[in-house]
Amino acid sequence: MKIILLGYMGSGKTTLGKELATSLNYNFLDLDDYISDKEHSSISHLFQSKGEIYFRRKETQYLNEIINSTEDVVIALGGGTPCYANNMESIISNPEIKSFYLKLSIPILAKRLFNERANRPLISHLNSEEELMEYIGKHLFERSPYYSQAHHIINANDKEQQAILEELLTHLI
Ligand SMILES: Nc1ncnc2c1ncn2[C@@H]1O[C@H](COP(=O)(O)OP(=O)(O)O)[C@@H](O)[C@H]1O
Ligand SMILES: O=C(O)C1=C[C@@H](OP(=O)(O)O)[C@@H](O)[C@H](O)C1
Ligand SMILES: [Mg+2]
Repeated sequence: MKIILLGYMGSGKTTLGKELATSLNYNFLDLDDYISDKEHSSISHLFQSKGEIYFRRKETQYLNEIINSTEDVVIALGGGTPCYANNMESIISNPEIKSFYLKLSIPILAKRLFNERANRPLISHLNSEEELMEYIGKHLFERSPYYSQAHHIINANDKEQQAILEELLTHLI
């Protein structure tokens, strides 16, 4: 089985994905790290040097490479992965995949992301938490129709990692 965590930047996909994989004794793959390894570049540098369109093309290519492999794995997507090409369709139409949307409110995402925006090229130029909140509001509105197609929607607002982990596990065992 493959388990996919998706959701906006800062929703905890990478952090929680590692924990979930450990609990299940599965391998863990972070799609951004996979892209960085294959492309020999940080995500920020890739956006800068080759542009977002190139990044999105590679993101789809490597997502398909991973989901067409046979191993049991937990995969943390990038925030934009479900919203480009036919990525969400590839995820929900694959009977071997269970997907989870980690859903958080705009203010919580903004608070979390403000100090971590430097290595997230889409938001690194925003100068205040208010600006970030406005950006996330619009962006999340565009992305929600994709995220909401996940097999399960997990309300992750104000929940400790352990509580979210336990909730994910109830859907898996
Ligand atoms: N349940 C949680 N409660 C509070 N902070 C969290 C939680 N899960 C993750 N974080 C923090 O939020 C930030 C973003 O997490 P990350 O896993 O990188 O998100 P994503 O991969 O979805 O962008 C990190 O600083 C992480 O430690
Ligand atoms: O939302 C997005 O479009 C992006 C999210 C990032 O991943 P995280 O969601 O893990 O920050 C990374 O893929 C890239 O910076 C673009
Ligand atoms: Mg991540």
